[in-house]
Amino acid sequence: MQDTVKIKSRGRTLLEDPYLNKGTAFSIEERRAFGIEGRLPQRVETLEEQVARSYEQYQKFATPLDKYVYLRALQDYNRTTFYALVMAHIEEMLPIVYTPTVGEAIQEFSHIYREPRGLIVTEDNYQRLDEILASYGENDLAVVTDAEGILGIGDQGFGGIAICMGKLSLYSLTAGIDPARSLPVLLDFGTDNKKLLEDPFYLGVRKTRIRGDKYFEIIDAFIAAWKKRFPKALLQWEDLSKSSAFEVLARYRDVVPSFNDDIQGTGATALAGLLAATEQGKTLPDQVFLVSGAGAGGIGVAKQVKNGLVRLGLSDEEAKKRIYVLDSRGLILTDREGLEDYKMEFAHPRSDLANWEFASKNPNLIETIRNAKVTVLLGLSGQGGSFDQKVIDEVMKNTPRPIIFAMSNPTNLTEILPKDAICWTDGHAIVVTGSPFSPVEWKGKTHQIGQGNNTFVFPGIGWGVAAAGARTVEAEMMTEAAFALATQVTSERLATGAAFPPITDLMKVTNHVARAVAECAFRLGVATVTREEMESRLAERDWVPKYSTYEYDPS
Ligand SMILES: NC(=O)c1ccc[n+]([C@@H]2O[C@H](COP(=O)([O-])OP(=O)(O)OC[C@H]3O[C@@H](n4cnc5c(N)ncnc54)[C@H](O)[C@@H]3O)[C@@H](O)[C@H]2O)c1
Ligand SMILES: O=C(O)C[C@H](O)C(=O)O
Ligand SMILES: [Mn+2]
Repeated sequence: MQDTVKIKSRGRTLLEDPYLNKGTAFSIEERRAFGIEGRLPQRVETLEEQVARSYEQYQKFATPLDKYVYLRALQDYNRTTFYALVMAHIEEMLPIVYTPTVGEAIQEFSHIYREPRGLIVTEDNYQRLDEILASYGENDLAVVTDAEGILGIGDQGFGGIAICMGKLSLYSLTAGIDPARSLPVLLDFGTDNKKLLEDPFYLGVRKTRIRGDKYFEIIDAFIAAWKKRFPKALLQWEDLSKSSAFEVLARYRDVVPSFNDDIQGTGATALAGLLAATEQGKTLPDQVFLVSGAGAGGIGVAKQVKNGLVRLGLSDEEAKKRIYVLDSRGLILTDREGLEDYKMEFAHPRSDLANWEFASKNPNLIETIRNAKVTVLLGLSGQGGSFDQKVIDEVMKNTPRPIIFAMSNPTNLTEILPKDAICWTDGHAIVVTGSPFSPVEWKGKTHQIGQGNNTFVFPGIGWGVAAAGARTVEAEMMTEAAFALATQVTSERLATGAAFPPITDLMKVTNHVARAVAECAFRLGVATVTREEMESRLAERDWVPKYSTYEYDPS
């Protein structure tokens, strides 16, 4: 049985509204009642039939980018069919609507551009945001980027809005966030990407980036207008550059319910995988961690690994002593001149290196692994291939079972190819990658490669926050999300080498994470709904791709 809803839209307008359009699935009665009789083929189809045809069309596109363009067009024409199609083929299509193909789409965005989507804030419109937002429907969620630190591909200007669209598609698929009530937001400050500035098709603001006071003046205005119009909505910061991500998160975290996906979501994801890889944390406190990359992702991971170790009984100081963070200049030490604030927490004093041997001022990757006896490598540097055979050989000297998380995206920036990691460790490593990889066959065994991507947590965080009506997003909710996700990796799954659940479990896992986050909001006293209300919001997805029967609302 379909639900019945009353709608006002009629005629062509109804067929052109992607949220309401049903295409060939409009019944004969609806076609008459809404003035669209004669505009559609005579045959009335079910959603399943539409999905089957769409899948046939999808398969005819040869390249991932063409498949992306097709799916985006479908999404802009009929949201229900789009989501039903992706849901039915999630393993096949996630790499298209999301990482890695979304990275290619972002780079080509001004060339593949068709339909307008989302909100674009610029220096020219930020003072009129109250008026502008008044024309938008209700929103419960925004994914916001300034597009300066997209995946590992840097400043992508206007194209960056597509990462927000990709993340929101996942929210709708796995957390049941109504696509009509979520908004991708691009803060278009211009771009310093020369290729884009010189591209005749480039659609963004064709100027170098606004920085400094003006940058914050514009974001302040956006946050004020957003909060006024949608006071309870959740805001996810995505792919800001490291030079602003930490400051932006801190500036607004108590102003609107908000979190940074790259810092916090990635941190929770990495911790979850590490817990799973160490039998739910049993041997986690024995490991020595090296994080390669000290940006939003790397520092976020270091923070969350520390929180996880503290939860398992270590003191803050003991935990930090086991974590070594490197950036492009080597191991981060407290005596480095001009050391950025966000790196300070994980800087070791030089006195920690009393018995170390290393050649130049800061130990490099191999020297750190050797001297600190590193057993876990976490790659968030965006440096493809940087975990080479020499690096892996060095880790093998410290442990028989290295844990190697090559989390950089997209695929070509992965620190190590899974097949190399398995081969160089003779099948002994637990290997995780940020982008999807096929299983690896080695000496008669199939090694599954867990996908350590924040998609395993951010939709659950969003659902949990919404279910509890949380006023703020607290750090502890991230730790809860991590522990909850880890329990979703069965021992059978871990025995195949994977420290993350299969992507096909994403729906189930997201619900589990959401529950942990919502419970935590209650415990911390930041929830604003009753427990019964929370339970009912967690019991089923608010939105699923199916059609309702329409009745005309003449009011
Ligand atoms: N798997 C996930 O869920 C996930 C989440 C967030 C980020 N990431 C990935 O992590 C990577 C970094 O993202 P970010 O947002 O932190 O970027 P970022 O620009 O903020 O940080 C990159 C860091 O890497 C350092 N770096 C550069 N060259 C290095 C080298 N040779 N050795 C060590 N460090 C080096 C830089 O100094 C910087 O500290 C990207 O590829 C991104 O896709 C993955
Ligand atoms: O977008 C992704 O696939 C994960 C992450 O947020 C990233 O920036 O790489
Ligand atoms: Mn990101």
